[in-house]
Amino acid sequence: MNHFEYGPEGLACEGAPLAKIAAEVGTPVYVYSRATLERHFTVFRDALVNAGVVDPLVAYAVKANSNVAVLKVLGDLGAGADTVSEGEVRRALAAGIPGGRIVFSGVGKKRDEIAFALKAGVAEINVESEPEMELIAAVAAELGVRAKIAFRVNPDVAAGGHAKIATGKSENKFGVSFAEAARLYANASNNAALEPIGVACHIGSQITDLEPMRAAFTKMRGLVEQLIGEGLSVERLDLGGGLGVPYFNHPEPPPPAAFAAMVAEVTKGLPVKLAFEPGRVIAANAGVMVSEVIHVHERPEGRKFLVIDAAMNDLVRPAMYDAFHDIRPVHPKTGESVYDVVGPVCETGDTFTRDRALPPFGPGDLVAFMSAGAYGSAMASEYNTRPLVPEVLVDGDRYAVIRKRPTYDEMLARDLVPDWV
Ligand SMILES: Cc1ncc(COP(=O)(O)O)c(C=O)c1O
Ligand SMILES: N[C@@H](CCCC[NH3+])C(=O)O
Repeated sequence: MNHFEYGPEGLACEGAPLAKIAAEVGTPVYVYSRATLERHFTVFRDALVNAGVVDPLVAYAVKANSNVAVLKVLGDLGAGADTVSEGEVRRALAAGIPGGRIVFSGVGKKRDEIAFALKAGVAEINVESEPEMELIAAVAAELGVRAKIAFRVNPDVAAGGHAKIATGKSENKFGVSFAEAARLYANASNNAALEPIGVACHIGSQITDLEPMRAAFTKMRGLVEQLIGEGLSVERLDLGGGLGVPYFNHPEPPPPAAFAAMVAEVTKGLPVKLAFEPGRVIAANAGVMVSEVIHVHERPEGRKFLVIDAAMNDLVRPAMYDAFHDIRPVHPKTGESVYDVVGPVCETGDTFTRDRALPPFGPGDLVAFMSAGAYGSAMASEYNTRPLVPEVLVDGDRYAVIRKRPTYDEMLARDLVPDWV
């Protein structure tokens, strides 16, 4: 079921025409489908359960789309939250996700962030290095608590896909080395301030081939067996996120059912609970970014620039990873023209696509960037003093602004000019 379809008023999100939202809220604007978010979460969890995974913790990766309303939609379905900063832990808590379903990952958690997470009673802090383990132990000892930790292990497996979002090779900063994981786990077990409950891995994002995941998970299984064999207590294996989504020009990713079947096969008989940290697969295709055409600038040399009111600060994925987003007219059109689609920011990299055949557009036309619900708004900035892009959540034919566009007064009020300037 696709919740972004053309109706009598053009492309709509569920029952809400995008043109209507754009007229009311202005552009650029992100629009999310609640039904799609719910369906993606349910399909992912049910695939695991149907494959035989008992009571998985599906901790949605907050970084993909961290709006509190989005988190509440998922949390109300039983989602946990995978977080990487105190800010994300706070967002998850604000959405009503209990600490016991929150996983706290990240290579550089600071003392205060660790203390906050411990006080919030997070389910596990994923330890990414030995110095971090020591810091967590010190903070926990000061607070007089035992920190539940899991070791994020770097399995040294190449995930494939874009180098900037691969995390599972030993040259990447993430996780403790596979070779030192058992020693660290044993050390932590002897530390009164630490309670190691498991191990975790996450080898990258937008993964479209199950084999690297199978290789990494198989190594993790071996590690769990080794730890148990050494008499250590292991309750949980966290297999991370990373499952890819269709971006139209990208290899088709395996469906959640195939992923779940592989997981069930690799972990069969292992006496631990499983956790997952999916982000993109839940949020990407639940959202679009709508923008308005400002100009069509045609050079005598032949290039045609479609200048739109969204820029790299609103959706950075094309500039950062050469990512492809399907661009659709909000009102269907016939014919074709070849464009470079660019934003107003003063960077050559502010180019969404080059030489793309699209319907012929003119000023005032609306375009929708598809598959923009993950790592879209969450990565937006105010570069060039452009107001942070607003977000709208649709539910049937009702919708609500779930993040306002800041006013210029609000933006400028954050700058402070000392009286000695
Ligand atoms: C530790 C961790 N977990 C989960 C995710 C979510 O990944 P994805 O959105 O690809 O599912 C990420 C991002 O890659 C991550 O770094
Ligand atoms: N931001 C990346 C994904 C990074 C995942 C975070 N570890 C993207 O848009 O594809």
